[in-house]
Amino acid sequence: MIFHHALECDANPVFRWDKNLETGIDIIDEQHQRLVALTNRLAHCLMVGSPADADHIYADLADYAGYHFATEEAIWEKYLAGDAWFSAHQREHAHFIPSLNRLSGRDENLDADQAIERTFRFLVRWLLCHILEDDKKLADAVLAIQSGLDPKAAKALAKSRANNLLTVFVDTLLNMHSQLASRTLALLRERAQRNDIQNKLEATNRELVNLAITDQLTGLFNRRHFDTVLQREINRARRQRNFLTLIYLDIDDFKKLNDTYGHAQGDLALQAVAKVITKSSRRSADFAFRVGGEEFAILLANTQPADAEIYAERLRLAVLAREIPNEHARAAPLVTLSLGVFTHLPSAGDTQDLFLGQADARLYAAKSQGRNRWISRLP
Ligand SMILES: Nc1nc2c(ncn2[C@@H]2O[C@H](COP(=O)(O)OP(=O)(O)OP(=O)(O)O)[C@@H](O)[C@H]2O)c(=O)[nH]1
Repeated sequence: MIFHHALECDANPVFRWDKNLETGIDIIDEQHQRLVALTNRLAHCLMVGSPADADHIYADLADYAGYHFATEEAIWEKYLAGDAWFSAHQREHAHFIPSLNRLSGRDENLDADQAIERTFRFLVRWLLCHILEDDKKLADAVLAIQSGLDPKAAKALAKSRANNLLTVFVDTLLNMHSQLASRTLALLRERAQRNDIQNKLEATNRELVNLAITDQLTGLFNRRHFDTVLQREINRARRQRNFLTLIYLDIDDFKKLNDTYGHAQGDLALQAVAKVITKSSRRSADFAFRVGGEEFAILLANTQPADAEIYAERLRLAVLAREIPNEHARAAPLVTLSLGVFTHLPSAGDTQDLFLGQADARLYAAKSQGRNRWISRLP
């Protein structure tokens, strides 16, 4: 007879009822199934419930075990009073509740998972061994007496049946194992799906982060990211005692380009310049940013002052070589750049403002000296 217990954990029990556990005495089998259901409920609660809920289930389990032992002992006593099997069984029962109480107490030496494992090892082992080794043997004897055998013959029969106990044990454990194996597979599948979702989430996060630090028109880093990276690179250069170069650059007479060819052409020119800058930055330690309308910033890490000047000149020439028309510009009828190049070995107390101010002053000097040039030293 099956005892129904409508609980969520019954759908996915830790300890699944097995036919081998049936003794053939209905009332005992029902009660055993109730004990297994309570064990599963406890497992579920220990994993996902509150300690107070778990304490309640421990108490229910102890109560129910006491009630069940009394039921069982009344049956055994009726047929086997005074028998050694009966008294040994009573002793077994008497040990259970104190052991369970010890397990329900908190143990400082175990973490939560270890404590749960310890409880389950005990309960599953106890129920399996007790039912398979003892209850079934006593039930066999009782059933044999009920069918007319005298107690001695009934015990002998029960004992001979118990000879195949090892096979029953192995069979029961294999059944339990195959249930667990299929649940493990389901968990592995779930974990793979979770990993997949996790990867997608991480990719989306990365995209969001990129979006937050990217200038949409040119694809370079934006002003917000410039502030972060500048401070970081100053700190790094100071720690590593390296030069850091900040180049501020601005398209010359960009207003005239917009006015002459329209805003859309202006945007294309910004994109073309950004592309040249990207191509010119060959090292991963170089960073390029669009920091304003037609203003860009470039950070070169660990670069000698003379190399920074070579870089600036190459960039100026590369933009010039693109021959983007800007017919009313003052330096040439093309898109040209003015660049302020500041290379410095940062020391303690050197701030972002020092770099920004010095690079800007050099850019301003390049503009006032005629545009289409770079300046790295102020008079
Ligand atoms: N097409 C376009 N134009 C922009 C954008 N952002 C700013 N600008 C324009 O860039 C121009 C910058 O002009 P100014 O600051 O006067 O400088 P300039 O004309 O480049 O002159 P100098 O810097 O002195 O050589 C303005 O006309 C802005 O409207 C943008 O995203 N797209």
